[in-house]
Amino acid sequence: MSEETIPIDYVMEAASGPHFSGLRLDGRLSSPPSSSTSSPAHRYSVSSSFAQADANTPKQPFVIGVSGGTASGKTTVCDMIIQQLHDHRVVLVNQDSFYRGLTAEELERVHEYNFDHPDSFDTEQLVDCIEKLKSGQSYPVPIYDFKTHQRCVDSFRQVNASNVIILEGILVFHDQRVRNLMNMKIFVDTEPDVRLARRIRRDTVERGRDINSVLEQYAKFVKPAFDDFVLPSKKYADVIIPRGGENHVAIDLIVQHIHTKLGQHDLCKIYPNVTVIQSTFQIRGMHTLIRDQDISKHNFVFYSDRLIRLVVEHGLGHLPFTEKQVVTPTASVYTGVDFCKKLCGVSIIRSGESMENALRACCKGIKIGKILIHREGDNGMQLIYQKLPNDISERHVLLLDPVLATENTSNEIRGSVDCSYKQGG
Ligand SMILES: Nc1ncnc2c1ncn2[C@@H]1O[C@H](COP(=O)(O)OP(=O)(O)O)[C@@H](O)[C@H]1O
Ligand SMILES: Nc1ccn([C@@H]2O[C@H](COP(=O)(O)O)[C@@H](O)[C@H]2O)c(=O)n1
Repeated sequence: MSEETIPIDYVMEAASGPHFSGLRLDGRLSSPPSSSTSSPAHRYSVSSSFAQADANTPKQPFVIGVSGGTASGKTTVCDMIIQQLHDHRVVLVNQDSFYRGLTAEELERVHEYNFDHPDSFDTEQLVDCIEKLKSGQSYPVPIYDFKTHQRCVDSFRQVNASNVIILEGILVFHDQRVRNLMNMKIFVDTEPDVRLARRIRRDTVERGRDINSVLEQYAKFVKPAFDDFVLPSKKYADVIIPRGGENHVAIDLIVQHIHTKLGQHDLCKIYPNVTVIQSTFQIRGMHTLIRDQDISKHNFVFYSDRLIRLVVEHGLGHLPFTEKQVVTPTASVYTGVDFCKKLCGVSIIRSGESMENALRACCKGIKIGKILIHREGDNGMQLIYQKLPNDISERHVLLLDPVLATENTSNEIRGSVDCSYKQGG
């Protein structure tokens, strides 16, 4: 398929998923959907399911369950884990979102309703949600309102597939079907009196309750249900965190374990020539901007250019150097270094071609030493070196794979790569 016939939604969709394609052992790139399916509605569903079925998506996300009594600090712990996993795509799903909305009759007698009993949740729907996310599909998670005890009827939170799914809630270990979907189970263990104090403050400030109703509900439902359902499920936990969010040591250890499980380090072991540029929120922010369909052309070019420059600078740091002496304006001798090989940049637009064919097409006549492929992946920005046959050993080629939105912007991107090209020699 030629570049021109690739539907733009395919380009955007394929580009916004996790990218491991540079690492596939079979060396094939998936083909975009046929242009014969290009009526808007059809195109969307084809490209969407294509992205889901993309073999580049890691096989299974890592699912973490976080349970514990009310106000134990579950959400706080999840937020801390998410912060520390900044170089991975993480989504948080709250069991609270799956509370059943109350009927008019139940609403009238809300003080008699037990929100801490397992039956108050729609567990079928929760299982469906996690199964879909695990299989790489996005899911419309309901939005629950603790003040009205209802779900929003006309809106939901669209949660996308990610590398890490964190499921948090008082009873996420209660049902075996939910437990079976988890790779790691964490129980946040905080003293009951501390939890009650926090709950009183939170429910009066954030959930529109008065102190009497909080205390009454706690004694009538929350505490008995904690003893009957929450505490007994603690035995399923792999890790118990005493003191919740205060326990930085436990959270550091958990994050380290998740990193290992996600295989970032294995990746570098399998491909010794892979260099990962540490992702930062600034880098993710720029990738988010250039993927936004509403971004202006000017900003698209501006931010893509900044990302490309980061890769170029990083790539330059990998070039071999030799010692070089220069004379300064004050006539002293400064011993520094000089590049002894050169770097050039080639931008590759996603096409149906294999990376190797695309490379050959782009590098006609250039002698190539190493290839650096830039992709914004789950582990940050990856520079992937691949050795080419021995007869080509002069230059280093930098393949840049930004999201190229339109014919026009791709030309401008090529322009900006050319700048880097000059910069690199
Ligand atoms: N270590 C802590 N010290 C003080 N307040 C905390 C701490 N952890 C959580 N909180 C507060 O307690 C309340 C409940 O915490 P949260 O993390 O939402 O618990 P959960 O998700 O288990 O209900 C929130 O208002 C939060 O700000
Ligand atoms: N309408 C509702 C729904 C739930 N609750 C209480 O929320 C608690 C669970 O949320 P945490 O953030 O504390 O884990 C649970 O103990 C329910 O009693 C409510 O009060 N009203």
